Amino acid sequence: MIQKREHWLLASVMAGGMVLCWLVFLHCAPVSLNEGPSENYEGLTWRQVNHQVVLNHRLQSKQAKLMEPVRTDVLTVTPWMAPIVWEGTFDPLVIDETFRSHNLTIATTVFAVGKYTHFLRDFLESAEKHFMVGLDVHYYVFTDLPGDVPGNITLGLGRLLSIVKVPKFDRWQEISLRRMELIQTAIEDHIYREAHYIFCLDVDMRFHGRVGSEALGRLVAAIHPWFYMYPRSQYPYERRTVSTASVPQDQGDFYYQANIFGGALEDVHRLTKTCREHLEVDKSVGVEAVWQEESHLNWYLVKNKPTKLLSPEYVWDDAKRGKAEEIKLVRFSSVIKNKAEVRENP
Ligand SMILES: CC(=O)N[C@H]1[C@@H](OP(=O)(O)OP(=O)(O)OC[C@H]2O[C@@H](n3ccc(=O)[nH]c3=O)[C@H](O)[C@@H]2O)O[C@H](CO)[C@H](O)[C@@H]1O
Ligand SMILES: [Mn+2]
Repeated sequence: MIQKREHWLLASVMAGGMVLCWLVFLHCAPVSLNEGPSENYEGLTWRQVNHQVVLNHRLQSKQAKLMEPVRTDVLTVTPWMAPIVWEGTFDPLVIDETFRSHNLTIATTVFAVGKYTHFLRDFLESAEKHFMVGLDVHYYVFTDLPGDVPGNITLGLGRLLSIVKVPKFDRWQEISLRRMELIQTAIEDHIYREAHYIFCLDVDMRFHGRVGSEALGRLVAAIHPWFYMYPRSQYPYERRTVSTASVPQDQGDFYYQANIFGGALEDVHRLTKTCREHLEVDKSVGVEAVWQEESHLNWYLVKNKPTKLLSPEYVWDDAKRGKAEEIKLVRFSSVIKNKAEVRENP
């Protein structure tokens, strides 16, 4: 009888211990959405995302017809089989349903240094209407003037805003290009724990239409609205071979604008780290690439092909007048700014 009780006690203690260990494990382990192993960078464990499409509900989605392409006027897939996202190429209901169940957090970096804090209100208010609606978004506002970040913007459920204090550099070029370094460091310091994906955006922009889960992918870049009709020899890549961003005339696929890029934390970390290193090498020999970090971004994407491309709908420019038949919907666009007024130097 006594023996039986001891066995029972021992079994209970062991079971309790196992439950405790399991709870501790659940608490400490990063949220893993993928069945595959998570990779590490100097001790950082990236949150993995499973891209398998599983629909939980019966959706009344339109049937895709193999012999009826949705867009015949534009390229919708690259030669390396990455989709190019255009209006009409995705069903918002299906794609939202696919991503919703993963409880994703999208880190969103936006720099507002000096007078660029003026752009924050419109940027944030329009983002709340159109950017990753239904997903958790964590904005990181990098600024030298925390007091100028508008405090009374209502954020939706699951949406957060943190301020990251950064120094102000003398020249606008330096402010712009140093973003690579500051984003890299912020990912290593804390963002890697706090999100599954990251998007890095310019602040002198406004959302006008949906930018949602259709834009998520491992490495995502947007095609510049001013150059997509030109041959690559005319893209404004850095051409001087003295720069690490140099791209020869006969290389390159698309010219991407640096106003929006993103992807999985791990991939964007590698991108920002490489660009930062190259920017430093250039600086040590007294060279600044023609379009600063955008030139380095383009060099990187010539070598490391993006897994998803956003059409110019995702990075339009208010200064671009005239009808572009292929643009059915402007989603995100640069506002017209008085450069002399907002920038530190000409
Ligand atoms: C049309 C055009 O010329 N576009 C180029 C110009 O973009 P932009 O005219 O879009 O550059 P920008 O003045 O918006 O600067 C880029 C971003 O850096 C931040 N910022 C910049 C300056 C400042 O004082 N405070 C601040 O916060 C802010 O988030 C801003 O959105 O320069 C970029 C890189 O340098 C790219 O080469 C662009 O292709
Ligand atoms: Mn800009």
